[in-house]
Amino acid sequence: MAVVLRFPGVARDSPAAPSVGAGSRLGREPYFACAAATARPGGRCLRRRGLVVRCQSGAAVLKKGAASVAAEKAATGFTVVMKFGGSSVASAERMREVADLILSFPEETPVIVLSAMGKTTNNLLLAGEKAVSCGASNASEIPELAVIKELHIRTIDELGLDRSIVSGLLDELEQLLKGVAMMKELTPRTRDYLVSFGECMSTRIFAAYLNKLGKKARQYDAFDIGFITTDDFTNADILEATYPSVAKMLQGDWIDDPAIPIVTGFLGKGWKSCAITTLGRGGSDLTATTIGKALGLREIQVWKDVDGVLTCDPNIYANAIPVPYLTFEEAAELAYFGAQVLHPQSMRPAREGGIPVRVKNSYNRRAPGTVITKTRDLSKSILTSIVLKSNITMLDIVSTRMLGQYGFLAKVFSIFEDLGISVDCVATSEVRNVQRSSLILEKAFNVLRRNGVNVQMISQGASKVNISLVVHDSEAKQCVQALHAAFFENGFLSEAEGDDLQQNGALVNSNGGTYGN
Ligand SMILES: Nc1ncnc2c1ncn2[C@@H]1O[C@H](COP(=O)(O)OP(=O)(O)O)[C@@H](O)[C@H]1O
Ligand SMILES: N[C@@H](CC(=O)OP(=O)(O)O)C(=O)O
Repeated sequence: MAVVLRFPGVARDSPAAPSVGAGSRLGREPYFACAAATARPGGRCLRRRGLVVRCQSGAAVLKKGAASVAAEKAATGFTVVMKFGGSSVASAERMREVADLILSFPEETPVIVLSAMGKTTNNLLLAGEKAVSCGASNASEIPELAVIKELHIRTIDELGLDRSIVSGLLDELEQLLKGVAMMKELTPRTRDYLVSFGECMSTRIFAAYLNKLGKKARQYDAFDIGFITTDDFTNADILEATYPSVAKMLQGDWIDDPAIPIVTGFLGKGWKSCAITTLGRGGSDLTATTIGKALGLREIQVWKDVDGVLTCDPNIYANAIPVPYLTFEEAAELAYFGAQVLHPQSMRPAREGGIPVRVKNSYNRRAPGTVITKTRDLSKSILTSIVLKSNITMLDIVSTRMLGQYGFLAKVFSIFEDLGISVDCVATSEVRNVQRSSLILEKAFNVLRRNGVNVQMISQGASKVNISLVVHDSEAKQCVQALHAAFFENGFLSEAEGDDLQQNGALVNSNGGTYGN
């Protein structure tokens, strides 16, 4: 239903906030387009250590961002955080590979953050859904439970570890599914408890494996070391108190008994409920950047199964290529508008801490990846990436009595607020006012016209770093492919750069992307 073009430039302060910028459309009526995106828990207190630990506040840590690796090691023990996503730890073979990768950086003292193995989170969610209606006596037979058990036990066996590492958790998981089956309901709180088993198991297995290799490691459940969140189950926000708590716990243990921390991604603990919460799908990226900020580390590494952030989703178009540099704002915008590669909130702690994020490929270590920093040289940058966001609902609101009136938008938005609907982009118009002065828009519309695509709505973000085009679902992929080919594969960017330098300095500082559905 929509396609959006994104241009680099000055990003807005709060990338996660809905973008509400005036736009224009063909036609006289005012209109608006709304994109509606659509315990071991309880009761456990944070672990306390009898030791006197040195607590380094976030602010103090930030000041030493420029310190050398050696100085950082001396001060905090840790130098980098390395996060490995589900695809990176999907099997015993992958865990061996990741262990080898970590050991190949002997100069680093990393904090490791892991996601659940492979598709375990999806399988846990499916198992939970099935448990609701399968009947208590059938809960043990849910196929996804069998898949989860088989994967974790096989991994343990192949790594030569003891099955007792996860057997207790697997029993607990089965009991939980029986409970869900008995209750015939799966609340958001229970759902978070349910999916937490994935990260709890992967980290225990990996820590045991590193120890077996002779690299001393210690497993941590994030909800036990100070990841304090709101009680918004399934999509909790990390609270400020997290930073000093996590720093205190990890540094205290390190000083007491140095061991590489292996921390569960994705999980936290609700500050009121004391129950396990999750940070939204893909939330392990946020766990990693939070730890990076808490400890004032030199770098946050996010290891994935792609060569960095790419010019578009490789599942949509295989010709996608890595984007070498991004700013925090650009990365956050791309994530917010649908690029699945990074969690939308994950750039915030890194930006606040001024800590570079490096997106790397654990399957292809040599690839340089994408480095995300506060600023970058935008003088040669025109278009950065194309993003497709699905499940957008476009709402046309037409009023014959809007001209010269006030308060109309306020009323409209109060309804969205009441309904809890997030608005992705807005275009309003009282009169015809289509501005297509930019080179990129001209090119984009030519491409779309050649492909017979009718744009339903266009909205340029107030930040000027993106333009959103709304197109029909059926045309979205084709749009991304055609735009990618036109902008990234036919020398357009270098031609445009030359033209722009002569004609339109402002445009040189624009990069772009598209999303649509
Ligand atoms: N612009 C993009 N750049 C890179 N990957 C993308 C992009 N858009 C979507 N993806 C998808 O994101 C996946 C990586 O994200 P994710 O699955 O969350 O990784 P991980 O589980 O390793 O953290 C890639 O395999 C790719 O299919
Ligand atoms: N396992 C969680 C959290 C996560 O971050 O996973 P990944 O890093 O594999 O995207 C999920 O699937 O959402």
